[in-house]
Amino acid sequence: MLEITNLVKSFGGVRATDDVTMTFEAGSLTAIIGPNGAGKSTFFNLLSGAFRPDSGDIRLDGQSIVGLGIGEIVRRGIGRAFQVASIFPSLTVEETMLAAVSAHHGHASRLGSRFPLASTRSHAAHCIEMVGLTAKRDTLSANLSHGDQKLLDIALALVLEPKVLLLDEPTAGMGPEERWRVIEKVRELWERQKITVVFIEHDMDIVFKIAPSIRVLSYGRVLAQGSPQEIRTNPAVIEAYLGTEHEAAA
Ligand SMILES: Nc1ncnc2c1ncn2[C@@H]1O[C@H](COP(=O)(O)OP(=O)(O)OP(=O)(O)O)[C@@H](O)[C@H]1O
Repeated sequence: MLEITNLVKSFGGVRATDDVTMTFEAGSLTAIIGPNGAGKSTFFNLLSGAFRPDSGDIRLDGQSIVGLGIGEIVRRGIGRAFQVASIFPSLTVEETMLAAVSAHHGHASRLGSRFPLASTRSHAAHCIEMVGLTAKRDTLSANLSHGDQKLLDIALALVLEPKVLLLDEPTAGMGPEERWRVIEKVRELWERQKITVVFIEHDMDIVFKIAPSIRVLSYGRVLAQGSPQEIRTNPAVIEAYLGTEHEAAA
């Protein structure tokens, strides 16, 4: 459903994305891993339209999205969770979501309304429920834990009903317990909604436990792709990224 072919993006002399070809099947959950500077964020920026590739193609359900604006790419179904929830610290979880859903439905003038449309309320409630924040819907965004703020960011991305959800290090900056709580929610969401989820992650315990499919980038290129077991024991991946620790654990 998302097919990337011979994608190239350079910055000066650096080939941040170097002839990347890969496919994400509909409904798959995939982790992108690789050393710092491997080109993971650049790859996401190309998929979401923030960067335009120098060459190559990105096809969503058979149609090229290269050259389209970010808004149009979102409308076509590629969503990305940004750190946005905390931009409105004085809004509650529910108010944040109502604002987002209203803006999406094109009646932003009702943002200040105390009586949003029933459909707006129910869509907002559904997105809140999908990330497990229903019990915290009256909590101010500023008072949420870091993990819950991340879940709210994800809920905001879900408002647009993406076919593909891109998550750039969803557990970054969290303690171990909170990391697992957030990533378990992501997995639940993936299982229940059957959307295609691609996430960048540095925590290998999380990657090997959660992602049925893993892609490894190194120096902008695809170094390997496969199941956790295949990646864990792949000599090139061990040499470039994992070291021997995970090999021993495997
Ligand atoms: N806007 C930019 N301008 C110039 N160089 C860039 C830009 N964005 C990325 N790069 C370079 O492209 C390469 C890949 O960077 P990128 O941020 O995509 O890697 P990454 O795998 O996401 O790294 P990290 O794990 O540290 O976030 C690096 O050499 C980086 O310096």
